Amino acid sequence: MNAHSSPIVVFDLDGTLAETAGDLIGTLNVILAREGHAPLPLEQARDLLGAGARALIQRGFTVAGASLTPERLEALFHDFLDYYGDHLTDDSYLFPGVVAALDRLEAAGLRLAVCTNKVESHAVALLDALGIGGRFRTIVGKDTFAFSKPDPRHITATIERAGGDPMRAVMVGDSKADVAAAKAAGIPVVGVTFGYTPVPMRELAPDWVIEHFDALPEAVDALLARESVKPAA
Ligand SMILES: O=C(O)COP(=O)(O)O
Ligand SMILES: [Mg+2]
Repeated sequence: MNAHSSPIVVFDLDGTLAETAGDLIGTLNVILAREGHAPLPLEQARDLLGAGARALIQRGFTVAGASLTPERLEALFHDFLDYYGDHLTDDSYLFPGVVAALDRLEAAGLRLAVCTNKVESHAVALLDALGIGGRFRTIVGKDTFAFSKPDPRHITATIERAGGDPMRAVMVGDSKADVAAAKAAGIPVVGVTFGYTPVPMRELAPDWVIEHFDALPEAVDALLARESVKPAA
């Protein structure tokens, strides 16, 4: 353990810090329409989120009953990024209590970082537009490294880049990829109930469940206290 590194909270973005389904599914529906398919209703499609845009397109076309060659998927992925990049905040906003919770965590001396399966440039632009980009030591996207959630290295590399202490770290996420990556990294995970998951968050068995950001500082405190009594690995 590096004595100079700090305790850190790593956040997922889509479905955790921000409600972004309107713009992501809106973009998916533009792509589906261009290809001659009917739009998917938002409530049905929001649970397709969590593994990034390429996976969203693949899943969306599967739900629409259409198949895609790898080449077509790649072309549509680029179309998706182009369109979405111009519509990051048409219909996206922070979940209630995010800013107050970040204030409290920062005041308690914690570093903050983002580890998302969005592409990094979109994650940075979105968080800046929502007014919280400057809060994070680092914002890591799906394309930042050669691996991404559910690979645990996506989280551990985020912590390293942020100068955080992996022995005093907590992940906060909304999907199976977040819970699986954190567990595989040996990092305690807080699951939020207001994001995107086809399986209820409690069934994914995170270390702590919150229904509102007001409950996050207490969850982080409790999980970091548990970590400090663990024998060193
Ligand atoms: O939008 C997605 O599919 C993934 O993004 P997230 O990792 O921030 O949830
Ligand atoms: Mg998410």
